[in-house]
Amino acid sequence: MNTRRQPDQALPVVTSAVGKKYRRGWALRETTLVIPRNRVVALVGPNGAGKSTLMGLITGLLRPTTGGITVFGDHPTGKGLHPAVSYLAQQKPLYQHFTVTETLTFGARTNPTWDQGYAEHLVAQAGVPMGAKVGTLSGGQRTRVSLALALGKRPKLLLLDEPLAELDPLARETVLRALITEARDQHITVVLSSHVLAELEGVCDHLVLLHNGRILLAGDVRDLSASGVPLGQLALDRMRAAAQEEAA
Ligand SMILES: Nc1ncnc2c1ncn2[C@@H]1O[C@H](COP(=O)(O)OP(=O)(O)OP(=O)(O)O)[C@@H](O)[C@H]1O
Repeated sequence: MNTRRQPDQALPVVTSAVGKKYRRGWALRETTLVIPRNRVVALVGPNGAGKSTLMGLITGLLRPTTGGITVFGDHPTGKGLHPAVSYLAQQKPLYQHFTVTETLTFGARTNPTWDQGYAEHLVAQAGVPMGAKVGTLSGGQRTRVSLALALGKRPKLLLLDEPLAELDPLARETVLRALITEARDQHITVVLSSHVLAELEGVCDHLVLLHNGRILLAGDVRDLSASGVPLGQLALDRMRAAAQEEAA
């Protein structure tokens, strides 16, 4: 099976002063951001920083209050995901009583670009039995099935909202390694959100640090690390400074 593909030319995500206000206030403000092609992007920030809101705007599930956003050159319509985007929300969208086979059949039925051979290959690689019911799988196995569902669509952009949250350290490493290999081989841009930068530091090559609805740090990890200050320390320093500014 030839699973290699060429990267697209349009940028995965460009936002221009995009903002989102809920009744309680601003979740995201004046966010201007470019997510480059073929990167593994860590979207990091504490609880309530605006990570899920940003993902919601990219998917089109949320409408911006201000500013604009394009995804592969198109404005999200709110009428379903861009065909080149897969999104795995915090609550993984799996039916507990479905078998893995039925789960993939569901993926095939709902995605015109579905690649059944590739999805089965990913499940087999994870060592998950096709006949097993989703409800009987471990957290790590469920994550791998969710990823097969997300990748089976053959996306160019994969958004994963805290995909590692329920996994133990060993499962985290295994899942991350498998994911990064696929992303690099298939030229997929991946955006992974997490509270913890350390969790993604070794695997991401691009960082977006959000705090209280604002971007504190964004860019290529190599550029951000050029000063010699470890990335984790840099992020912590920026967050402390922002918290002090807000308190003043
Ligand atoms: N549907 C909503 N209605 C009202 N406020 C919301 C809604 N969704 C999010 N918010 C608020 O917007 C802010 C940003 O929330 P968001 O979920 O985007 O943050 P997050 O960084 O993903 O947080 P977490 O890490 O806890 O998931 C928070 O203050 C949150 O309470």
